[in-house]
Formats: sequence, structure tokens, C-alpha cells
Amino acid sequence: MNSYIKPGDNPLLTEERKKCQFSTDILAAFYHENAQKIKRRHEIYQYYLENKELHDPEPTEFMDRYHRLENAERKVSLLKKHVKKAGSPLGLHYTMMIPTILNNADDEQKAEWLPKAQNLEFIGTYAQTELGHGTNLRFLETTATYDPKTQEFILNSPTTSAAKWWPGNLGKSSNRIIVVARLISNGKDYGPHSFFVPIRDPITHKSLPGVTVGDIGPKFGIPTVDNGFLLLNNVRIPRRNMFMKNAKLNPDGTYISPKHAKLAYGTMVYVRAVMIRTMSHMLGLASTISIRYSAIRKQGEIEAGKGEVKVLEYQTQQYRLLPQVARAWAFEFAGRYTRKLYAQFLGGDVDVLPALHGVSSGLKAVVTHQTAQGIEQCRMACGGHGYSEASGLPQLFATAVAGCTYEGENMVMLLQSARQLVKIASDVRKNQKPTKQNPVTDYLYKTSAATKCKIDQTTDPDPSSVIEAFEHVARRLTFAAFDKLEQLKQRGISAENAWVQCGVDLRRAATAHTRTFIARQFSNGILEMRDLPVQAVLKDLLQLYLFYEVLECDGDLLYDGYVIGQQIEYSKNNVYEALRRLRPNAVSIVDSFDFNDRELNSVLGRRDGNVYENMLEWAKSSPLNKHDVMPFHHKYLGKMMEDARQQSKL
Ligand SMILES: CC(C)(COP(=O)(O)OP(=O)(O)OC[C@H]1O[C@@H](n2cnc3c(N)ncnc32)[C@H](O)[C@@H]1OP(=O)(O)O)[C@@H](O)C(=O)NCCC(=O)NCCSC(=O)/C=C/CC(=O)O
Ligand SMILES: Cc1cc2nc3c(=O)[nH]c(=O)nc-3n(C[C@H](O)[C@H](O)[C@H](O)COP(=O)(O)OP(=O)(O)OC[C@H]3O[C@@H](n4cnc5c(N)ncnc54)[C@H](O)[C@@H]3O)c2cc1C
Repeated sequence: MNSYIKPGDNPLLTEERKKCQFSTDILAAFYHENAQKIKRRHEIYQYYLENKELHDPEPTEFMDRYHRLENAERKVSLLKKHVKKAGSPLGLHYTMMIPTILNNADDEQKAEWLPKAQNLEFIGTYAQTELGHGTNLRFLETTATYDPKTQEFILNSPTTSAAKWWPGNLGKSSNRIIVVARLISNGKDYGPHSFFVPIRDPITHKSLPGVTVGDIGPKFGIPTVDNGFLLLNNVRIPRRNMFMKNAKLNPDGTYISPKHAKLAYGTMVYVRAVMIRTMSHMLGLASTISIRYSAIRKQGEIEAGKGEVKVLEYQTQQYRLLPQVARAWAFEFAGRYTRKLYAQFLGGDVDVLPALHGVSSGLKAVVTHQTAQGIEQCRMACGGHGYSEASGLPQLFATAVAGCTYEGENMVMLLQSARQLVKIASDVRKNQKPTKQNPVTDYLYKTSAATKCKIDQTTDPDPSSVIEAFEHVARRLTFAAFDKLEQLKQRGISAENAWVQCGVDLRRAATAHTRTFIARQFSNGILEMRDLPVQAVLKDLLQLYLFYEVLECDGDLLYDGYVIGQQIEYSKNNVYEALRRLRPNAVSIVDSFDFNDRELNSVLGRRDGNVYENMLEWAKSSPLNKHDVMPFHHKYLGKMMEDARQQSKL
């Protein structure tokens, strides 16, 4: 039932796959939403295998940034002929430039810019963050001052701290970009708005007059992306280069406000909503690599004389890795909800924006943080080889952890989520009912169904008892933070300062609320699966997820006696039981993520499991190994040892 077996695979991996008790094809199609997408994935991979020009000339880990960027641009220009989506030099073009045109351009602008953007006639990015401001958008400094005489905007970076800083692909790749600048017209400052700004000549690619642009230098990771800086010195653009779907500016400079003050922030909400799936995939990649490797890595005897065992046999190894698989599934289901909500917003339902902002803010923070933690856990569970770039895990971590910062720094995002919780707590305290149904927050208007949790020792625990427990904790933390805010204000502290003094409590409430949301989406998501063997695997993954999360927040559950210690013991046993049940299918479950060797980019996680011979090949291909003796050896270490020998003879 495992369709990933092939001749020549490592027999240790084949024996795992032969134990498979479900259809990997059905589970893979469920994860990627349908069998057609799996078929398309396999077609693209097969095309890649057949076209050597698309392959890297050497492992990219051995390349410096210059050659990584050149190699990426080379492959992207080739891929352009064949697939819609392309790699990192176009990352921001697809994830932010095109969505901004879709979200913020009026019909005339869309008709002019969208076909060219989709046809890659230009490359764009989203330049909002400045050297001096990333979170606090209200204080962005770049200005766009309207000149009614020429019907142009004059874009300017008034200070060094106004330099745009960080935008992906800004440094060297992009030539037409979105600049977020303060709209100033008839002497009035209307705050940040988006503008379509050419920064490089479309033919020569040279930076245009008044534009200073470049790469910001090496980063913690993502070396192939040219994150850049940009300074604008009185650069003029036509009035119609202001995105005008929401806010508008008439030729005489009069301003027309948008239907919702935050529609301009729609691109960020879009990326936060869709990046959840990207994080699920990253955690799926890491768990695929580490579980396949753990199934071929033998280390230590459990019983003397009986031979070394696969490290996946150790319960501790299962406890480190299988929850990451469960979380990858949980995040996929949670992401489906936010993408649906975003589609509703893009379809014209502006009223859904506050709910979408609330759920996507908290979800983005929790999911990016747990994804980064999970990848690091997978890396550490692979021992020394996990620390090698051959594993693909260090660079995967460095890429994923950036998500904790970009698209809204996580702490700030959790506090945004808390704003929504506090407003609801205030309504509840005033006995006000919800103005409209919101499945994400309705539980806050209810009191705990029971004063005691129903978690007990059974072989088939009921997810609702755990979700009710999570709701109980999120409710308690939300109202505790709200009551503390009110007490501080009653003592004469301003609302703003009270908010700051409750920041940590608010963050805890938002995290608990988001945990509840994810658990509910996972529990609801698996109900669609009708194939019984696959459903059984998903139920085991759900059980693992839910009770692993119970153990993560056991203090909050025990705090007011809602749960007793015995129930925490039951929860531990439910985790161990889920691990036991999942172990035989572990390799087949990660096979079902359907990540190919190009996506995995990992010697440890190769589908065929032939790790050691390929590890040696990988190491031998290091540029250092082109020399038996390094050309500079005798100039330094060799001379040093020779001098020491001579010295010792004296
Ligand atoms: C932190 C933010 C949200 C603060 O914005 P501000 O205007 O100061 O709003 P307030 O906190 O005062 O809240 C006012 C009001 O507005 C609501 N709101 C805020 N943002 C949104 C939104 N996006 N959609 C809908 N509603 C929103 C908020 O809930 C309040 O409503 P109330 O009813 O409670 O009053 C803001 O400064 C912000 O978003 N900062 C983060 C900046 C950010 O995310 N930057 C990302 C840049 S792009 C990037 O990083 C790209 C990465 C590359 C890649 O993705 O690959
Ligand atoms: C890899 C990467 C790619 C990026 N790509 C882009 C891009 O394409 N386009 C773009 O415009 N930007 C991009 N960014 C920038 C990114 O959006 C910002 O770094 C992010 O919004 C955080 O802003 P900041 O760096 O100024 O940090 P700051 O806002 O200075 O935050 C610093 C610290 O202060 C805390 N803090 C700030 N405000 C508050 C508050 N109100 N309450 C509590 N704590 C607070 C934060 O939580 C954080 O811990 C990218 C960043 C990275 C790392």
C-alpha cells in the first residue's frame, strides 16, 4: 500500500514501507488536497529529472552568495518557460507583488499591470519596512507628496532611517516594486499607502535616477534571496501609480478614504493567511528527513547481544519526531481555514477583515514559532549528521525561523490577536451577545461546559474533551488579562500603559486561543476522510497532537483544578499509545507528504535511504577536497610545524 517503494532502496527503509497498513496515495492526496495536485507534482518532478540544465552544477551549500544568486536566476529563467511558479529570485513577486495588484489595484490598474506581472515582463517586491521602522507602520518615513500641477507623486526618503530595508529580491532582482509611503496631498498627511514604482531601467536594469538600491548583505539564512535597501531622492511617478482600489486621489489632490481603514494592509493579511501551508510543508520536510534517517540509522543495542537497533525504536526519538508530523497536519488544516476566509475577503466581503486579521495574526505567530522549534528538534534528533548541511536541516531551520519575524514580528502579531480577545471579553462583561457568528471566537461568550475536564483513560479518547479543555484555558487567560487591564485603568493608569503592563498575559491568552483554534481545525479536518485505514492514521495523529498539546499547557490546566494530576497521567499515556500505534507506519506517513528529493535537498532524507554512500559522495564534492594539500598549507601551518621542529632540535 506504500507506493514509494523502488528497487535499489535501502532495505531498512523498504522493510519499513512493507509494514504500511494504509494507502500512501490516499493520504498524500488528502494532504495536498487532491490526486490531481499529486499527479501535477510528479509531472513537474519528472520534468526536472529529465532536464539536467535545471540541476545545480554542484551542491548549493558549497556556493558563495554570488554564485547562489546567479544559479537561482539561471534556473528561474529556465523554469519560466515551463512552470507558473518559480524560485527565490521571484519569491516576493509571487507572494506579494501579484497579490497586492489583485488586492489594491483598481480595474484599470489591474488590466495594465497584472498581465505583465503574471507574464514576468517585470520583477517586483513589496518595499514597506524601513531601516528605522518595521512594526510600527504609522511611523514609516518615506513620503509620496502629490504635485497637482504635474499630477505626479514625488517619492522621497527624508532620512537614512527612511531607507527601505529588508524587502526580498529588492537588492538586485526587482525593477518595478511596491513602495509603501506616506501619502501627502494639499499639505495633509494621510499615512501609509502603496505605490507602483519603477526603480531599474527595464532594458539595462540599471538603477534609475534618484534611486539608490543594493543588497543588505549576508543574513542568518536564505542566502539566495537578495534582500535589499532602497533610498529614493525625489523620484517622480504618475498619479495613477498609486494603488487606487481602496483609497483614491483625484487629479486635484482630493483624497477619497477606503471603505475600511486597514484595507491597505491586505497584502500582509494575505501572506499571513497563506504562509501557514508553507510552514506545514517545512515541518513536513524536516520530519520526512529525520524519520527516514531514523529508520536507517542503527545505534546502540537495547538488549545486549541482539544487535544495534534503529534509533526510531527509542521512545524518546519517537517523542521528538512524530509530534512534528502531527503538527504539520494540524497546520495544514488550520491554513485551509484562513485561506478560505481570505478568499471570502478578496471576493468583496470586507466585513470579514477584522476576523481574518485576528485569526491570521495569532496563527502566523504560533505556527512559525512551533515550525522552527520542530525543525530544530528534527535536526538535533539526527545527531552529528543533522548538523551537516548535507542533511538540509540547518538551512531549512534558517529559512523557517525567518517567518517568526517577517510578515509581522510574532510578539506583535500575538498582541494583535489579543486585541480581538479583549474586545470580546469586554462585550461578555457587559452581557452583550456577538454581533455575528464567528466559529473561532464564539466559545468566549460561553462558560465552561463543565467545571471538570472529561479527559479519562480510554483507547479511543474523545477529541472534544481536549478541545473543551483548551477553550477553558483560553477563556480563563483572556478574562484574567482583561480584568487586569480594567483594574490598572481603575487605578488611573492609561489604557495604553495598562496594555503594555499586561503584554505577557495578553500574549499567553492569544497563544491559548490559537492552540484552541488549531486543535478544532485538525479535529474537524479529518472528518472528511472516508477511507478507514487512512482515517485510523489521521485519528492517531490527532490524538498525538491533542495530548502532546495538553502536556505543553498542563500547568494552565491544573491551575484552577479543571484538570487533576491523574488526567495529566492519562494524557501522557495517550501520547505514548499514539506513538506506539504510529511507529509501524511512521516512514509511510512521511512518505505521504510526497516531498521529492529536490524539495528535500537532503542526503539524510533521500527517498531511497542510501545515506552513507551519498554522504561520502557529497563530502568529496566539497571544493576543499579538490586539493589534497591546501595551497596555503606550507605558508602557514606547515611553516609553523617546521619552525617548531627546528626549535625543538636547538
Ligand atoms: C502592528 C500593526 C497591526 C499596528 O497597526 P496600527 O495601524 O498601529 O493598528 P493598531 O494596532 O492601532 O490597530 C488599529 C486597528 O486596526 C486593526 N488592524 C491592524 N492591522 C490590521 C490588518 N492587517 N487587517 C485588519 N485590521 C487590522 C486592529 O485590529 C485594530 O482594530 P481594533 O478594532 O482592535 O481597534 C501594524 O503596524 C502592522 O501590521 N505591523 C507589522 C508590519 C508587517 O507585518 N510587516 C511585514 C512587511 S512585508 C514582509 O515582512 C515580507 C516578508 C517576505 C515574505 O513574506 O516572504
Ligand atoms: C527574512 C526577512 C524577509 C523580509 N522581507 C520583507 C519584505 O519583503 N518586505 C518588507 O517590507 N519587509 C520585509 N521584512 C521586514 C520584516 O517585515 C520586519 O523585520 C518585521 O516587520 C519586524 O520589524 P522590525 O524588524 O523593524 O522589528 P521592530 O519592529 O523594531 O521590533 C523589534 C522588537 O520590538 C518588539 N516590538 C515592536 N513593537 C512592539 C509593540 N508595539 N509591542 C510589543 N513589542 C513590540 C518586537 O516584538 C520585536 O521583538 C523581512 C524581514 C526578514 C527577516
